[in-house]
Amino acid sequence: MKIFNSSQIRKADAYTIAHEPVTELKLMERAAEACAKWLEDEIPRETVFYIFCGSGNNGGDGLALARLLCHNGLSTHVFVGESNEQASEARSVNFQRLAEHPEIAVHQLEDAVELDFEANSVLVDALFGTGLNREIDGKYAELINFLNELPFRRISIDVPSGLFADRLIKENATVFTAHDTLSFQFWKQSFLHPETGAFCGNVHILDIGLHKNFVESEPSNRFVTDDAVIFQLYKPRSPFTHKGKLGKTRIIAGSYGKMGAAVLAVKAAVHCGSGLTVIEAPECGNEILQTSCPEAMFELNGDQYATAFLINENESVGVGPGLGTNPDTAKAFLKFLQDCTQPMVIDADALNIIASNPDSLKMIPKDSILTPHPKEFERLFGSTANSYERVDLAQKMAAELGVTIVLKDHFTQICLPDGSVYYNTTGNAGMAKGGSGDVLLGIITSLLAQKYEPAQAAIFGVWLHGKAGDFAMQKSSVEAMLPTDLISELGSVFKCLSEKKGQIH
Ligand SMILES: NC(=O)C1=CN([C@@H]2O[C@H](COP(=O)(O)OP(=O)(O)OC[C@H]3O[C@@H](n4cnc5c(N)ncnc54)[C@H](OP(=O)(O)O)[C@@H]3O)[C@@H](O)[C@H]2O)[C@@H](O)CC1
Ligand SMILES: Nc1ncnc2c1ncn2[C@@H]1O[C@H](COP(=O)(O)OP(=O)(O)O)[C@@H](O)[C@H]1O
Ligand SMILES: [K+]
Repeated sequence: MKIFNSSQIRKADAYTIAHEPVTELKLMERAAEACAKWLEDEIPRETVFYIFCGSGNNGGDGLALARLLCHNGLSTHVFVGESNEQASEARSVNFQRLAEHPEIAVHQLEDAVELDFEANSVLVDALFGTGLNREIDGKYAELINFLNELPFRRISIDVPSGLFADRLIKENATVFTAHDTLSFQFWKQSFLHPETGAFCGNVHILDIGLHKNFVESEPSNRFVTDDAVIFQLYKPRSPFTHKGKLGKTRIIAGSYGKMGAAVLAVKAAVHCGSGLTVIEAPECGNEILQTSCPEAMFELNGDQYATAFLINENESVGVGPGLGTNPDTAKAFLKFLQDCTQPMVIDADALNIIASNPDSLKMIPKDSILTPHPKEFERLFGSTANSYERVDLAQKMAAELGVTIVLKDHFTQICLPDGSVYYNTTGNAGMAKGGSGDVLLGIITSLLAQKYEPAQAAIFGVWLHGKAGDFAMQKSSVEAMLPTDLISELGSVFKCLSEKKGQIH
C-alpha cells in the first residue's frame, strides 16, 4: 500500500470525485458509513457516543456519522463550533441533515466542560483531519486537553486531531490521544513513527473506494507492507523439491557467554525452511548448539570467540548475533567482508565492528541486508534528531551503498537500494526482549538461501517475524512471551499463508 502525503490525499479525493464520478457529499457519506459500521461491530450498543466536530470535512464526517448511528438506534450527542457557516457544502448539508433526527443532542464545543458524561461514553474526535495546517491552540487545545483526561474510550476519525498526516509535531503539541484511529484508505506516515504514532492507538484502515487509477499512477516511494505484497512474495514449496534446492544457510554467531544468540538465529533459520543449515561458532558453543539444534551442522571458527571466517560459495550468510567485538574477531571479520562478494545479512556485533571501522562500509557486498536497531544505526551512520530524519538518512544510505537497511522499530522500516521504503506493521511490544533480533537474522538469512531476492527476503522476513510475534502474543502476553516463541509460531504463520494462498490460486 502506497503512503501519500496530505496534498496527495486531497488529490486522491478530488480525482475520485471527478472520475468515478461521485459527489463530495456521497464520498463523505461513504466515509461515515465505514466508521459507523466499524463502531457498530466493535462497540457495545448501550454506549453513548459524543462526537466532536470541527469546521472542515473531518467535522462533516462526524456529523454524518452521528446521523447514521442515531438512525441505527444508538444514543448520540454532537458538538459543533460557531463557525458552521464557513464550512464546505458537504459539511453544511450534513449539519442541516441532523434535523432529521431531533433525538440527537446538539451542543456547542465549549459546553463539553460543563457536561455530565454518561458512564458508558465513547468520545469521537472529528475535529481536524488531513486539513490541519497549524498547531492547535486556544479553545480547541483546551477542549482536547479536557477530553484526553476523561476516563472514556477515545476514537479519532481519519487522523487524531493535532497530528499532521506526514510530518512531525512540536514537543508538547496538543493532540487528541486516541485508543483507536479509523483512517480512510491509506496509512499516514505520522501513524508509523514513534513520536506521532503514539497518539493513534490501534489504527484501522477503512476502504472508502478512492479511485484505483489515481492510487496506481500517483508516485510514492514509501509503502506499507500489506497482505497483497506478502501473498505476492510468498513462494509455496513444490511437492517435488529436495533439501539441495532449498538453499544452504550459514549462521556465523556466538562467543563465550553469548551462545544463546547463535541458538536463536540458527533455530529460526531451520524453522523458516532452509534446506541445509550450518552454524559457524567457536568451540565453546559446540555442545550447546549441537544439542539445542541437531538439524544444523557445526563448523568451528575459534575457541572462545571467532578468529577466522570461512567463505563458501553458494551459501547465504547471516553474521553478527553474539559475535563479540574482540580485536581478533574484528580483524577476521573485516578480512571476510573484504573477500566476500555474495550478499549477506549483517547484524549486531558485525555492525558494531563496521561502525568502528567506517572505511569498511564500502566493502559490504552489494545487495547485502543490514539489520540495525536505532542505536546500531546511529553508530553506523551518525545521530539524527528524530525518527523521521532517521528514515530519510537510512533511505539515502541504502541507495548510496546499494544495500537494504532494515531499521528495526515498532513499525520497522525496510529501506531498499532503489530508494523505496517499506513500513512493516506486524509485531508488538512483546518483542522488545533480548534475542528477538537474533531470530530476525535467522529468518532473513534462511529466506535468502531459499532464493528470495535480498529485498524480498528483508520485506517478507520482517513481516514473518512480526506475525509470529503477534501469534505468540495471542497465546501468551506481551510481558511473558519469549523470542523462542517467535520461532515456534513460524509454523502457524506459514500454515495460514499457504492456506490463504491456496484459496487465491
Ligand atoms: N480525502 C479523502 O479521501 C476524504 C476526506 N474526508 C475527510 O475530510 C478531511 C479533510 O477535510 P478538510 O480538508 O476540510 O480539513 P479538516 O481536517 O477537516 O480541517 C480543516 C479546517 O480546519 C481549520 N484548521 C486547520 N488547522 C487548524 C488549527 N490548528 N486550529 C483551528 N483550525 C484549524 C481550517 O480552517 P482555516 O482556519 O485554516 O481557514 C479548515 O476549516 C479528512 O481528514 C477526512 O476526515 C472524507 O469526508 C471523504 C474522503
Ligand atoms: N515495541 C515493539 N513493537 C514491535 N516490534 C518490536 C518492538 N520492540 C522490538 N521489536 C522487534 O524486535 C526486534 C529486536 O531486535 P534487537 O533490538 O536487535 O534485539 P536483540 O539484539 O536483543 O535480539 C526487532 O525486529 C524489532 O523490530
Ligand atoms: K480527527
